[in-house]
Amino acid sequence: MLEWLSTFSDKSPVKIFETVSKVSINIVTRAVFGGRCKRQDMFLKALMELVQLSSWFCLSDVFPSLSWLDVKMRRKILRIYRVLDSTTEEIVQDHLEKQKQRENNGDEDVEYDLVDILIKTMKDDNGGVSITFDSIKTVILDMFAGGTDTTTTTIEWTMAELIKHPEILAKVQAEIRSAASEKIDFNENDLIKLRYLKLVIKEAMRLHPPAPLLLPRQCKDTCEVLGYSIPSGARVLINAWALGRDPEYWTDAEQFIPERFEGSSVDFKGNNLEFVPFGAGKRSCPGMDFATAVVEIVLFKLLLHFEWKLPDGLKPNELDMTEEFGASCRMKKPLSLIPILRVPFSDV
Ligand code: HEM
Repeated sequence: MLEWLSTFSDKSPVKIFETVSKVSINIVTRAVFGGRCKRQDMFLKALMELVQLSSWFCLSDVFPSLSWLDVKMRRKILRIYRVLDSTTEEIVQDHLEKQKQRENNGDEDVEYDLVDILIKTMKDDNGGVSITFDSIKTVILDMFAGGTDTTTTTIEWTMAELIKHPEILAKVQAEIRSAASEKIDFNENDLIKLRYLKLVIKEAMRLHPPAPLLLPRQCKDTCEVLGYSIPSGARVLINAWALGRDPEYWTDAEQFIPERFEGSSVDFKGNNLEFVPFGAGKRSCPGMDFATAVVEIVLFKLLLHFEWKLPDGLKPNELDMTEEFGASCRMKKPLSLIPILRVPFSDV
């Protein structure tokens, strides 16, 4: 990560989404398939296109008779699907070959990535739990589609809210710098000490859940909710964005106040249904712990080493916080900030 941070040149604006995205992708790439794959650029490009398309409004969902209007889009999706299918196939095949080589050479002292573990589960008899070659390919896609844009969006919104609230920025930076000065080689096990940073991230996720409508559900049986009849088979969307801003549950709902979570048991683990940035129930986000660690580590580094200023003499209250409409809720105008190095990398 230091290599990445040292690419920031002092006083030149940094596009936060673009730069953080590279780190998120890097982290997920290493965890899922151990670093690089063949045709990685092609794989990532197709994946980003797919994430963008998830915000596409599908006309035929609402007016089935107009499905012919979606033909061009369907062709595009098919093209992306083919690229993703063949690249994930290669990833799994490569892992199978490497495992075979290791077995032949008797190598045991190796670091396993997620694909290795899934292949092992596929080969082993797991008491009825069956994983197929295709499901491993799908998990790879799920991890990338679910794990990169969301973490990056959370970091971008948190930085935006901090820039908008200089007193909160100062408080969180004081906590981070004090924790870092107490321990040489601060690592992810020390993140537990950053209590105020955790409140700041929670508050940013309350106002800006990266997946504002979660993932669609389908109603299994006809049921009644608040007097409305929901027919079996209906697609149901949960508006996590609106729940997080509902004045019935939140005092000063539109304000950014991390202290509201101080001493409160309200959390995003899926038990408090007014606060569900990771969803709830059995299909809630399986990457929650991984995601919070990534968000905390990246913010820790950005806030420890640098002061951040808005470019072109823009004042904090002039920052444009408009949201992009879509399945993922990014900043409409990407956040651009000027880094000023304060704590040299060699000091930590
Ligand atoms: C701040 C970051 C993240 C946020 C806000 C987030 C949010 C979500 C949400 C809202 C869902 C749908 C849950 C529902 O509808 O109840 C979801 C699903 C999912 N997420 Fe995350 N996510 C994040 C990071 C990650 C990471 C890092 C990974 C993995 C590397 C990941 C993997 C997944 C997967 C695989 C699903 C689909 C689960 C299923 O279909 O059962 N997510 N996430």
